[in-house]
Amino acid sequence: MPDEPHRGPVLSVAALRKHYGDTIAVDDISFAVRRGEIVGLLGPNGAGKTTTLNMVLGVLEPSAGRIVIDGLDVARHRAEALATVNFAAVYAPLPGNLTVWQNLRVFGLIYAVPDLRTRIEQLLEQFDLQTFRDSKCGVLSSGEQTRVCLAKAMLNQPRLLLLDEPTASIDPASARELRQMIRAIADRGDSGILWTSHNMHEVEAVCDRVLFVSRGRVLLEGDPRRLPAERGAASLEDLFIRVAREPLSFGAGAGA
Ligand SMILES: Nc1ncnc2c1ncn2[C@@H]1O[C@H](COP(=O)(O)OP(=O)(O)OP(=O)(O)O)[C@@H](O)[C@H]1O
Repeated sequence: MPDEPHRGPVLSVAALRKHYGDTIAVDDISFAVRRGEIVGLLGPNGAGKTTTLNMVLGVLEPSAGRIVIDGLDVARHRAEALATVNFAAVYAPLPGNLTVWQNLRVFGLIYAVPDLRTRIEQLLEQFDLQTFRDSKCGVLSSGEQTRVCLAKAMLNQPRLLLLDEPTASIDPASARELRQMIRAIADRGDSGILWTSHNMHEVEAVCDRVLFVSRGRVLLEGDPRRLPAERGAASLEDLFIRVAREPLSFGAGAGA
């Protein structure tokens, strides 16, 4: 592992493929996520977004292609590369019978976080969770649980943060607050964020760049605030629907 901090992209994915038998879930995807950047991975159900995230997380083995996290090739430096990544998703809640403090402690031990007690206190404050420290996660509201998941995802100060629909099932006020917290994490400039969402208003508000994926391929890439006009669409949502309905008319993929 290099001593000097790596200055290139936090994530670089090249010619990534995944097939399940005859089903091609991810078909030659290439993209990058830079420091300080929030990249939206958009696409209809079944487009290959979760499969892509799972390969970056090391949960799924790619059929082909290369994943480099913070300068480290995941195929050759798996443990070091994955130590700089973290993840939050609504479908991966924390154990409900453990308190907020216990959950953060268990995950902190798994990530071998130095001075764990201090780090947990910082995160409880950052995510406004002090009052819930001794509450069991299972009794918390969806918004509170999402904040705990995010605190857990920040334990190891990841260079790459993967968020799979982080604001799904939470109210608009909590979602806005959460987006501001995530934006602030990116704005510090040390880490990059890959974000999946089906909420195009949210994507416009928070993402610096989006990748439209359909049938396992990247069909469009650009600034979510400029792309609709560039492509003659009334809004990002309108563009999303067009790409999902007519993927062939959007041609070949866009690289990193
Ligand atoms: N374990 C598996 N075995 C076979 N096919 C799979 C498996 N996992 C995913 N697929 C298929 O791969 C394709 C991509 O699925 P994936 O879950 O990555 O899509 P997604 O873009 O995350 O969709 P959603 O928005 O619905 O979560 C789909 O056609 C899906 O049915």
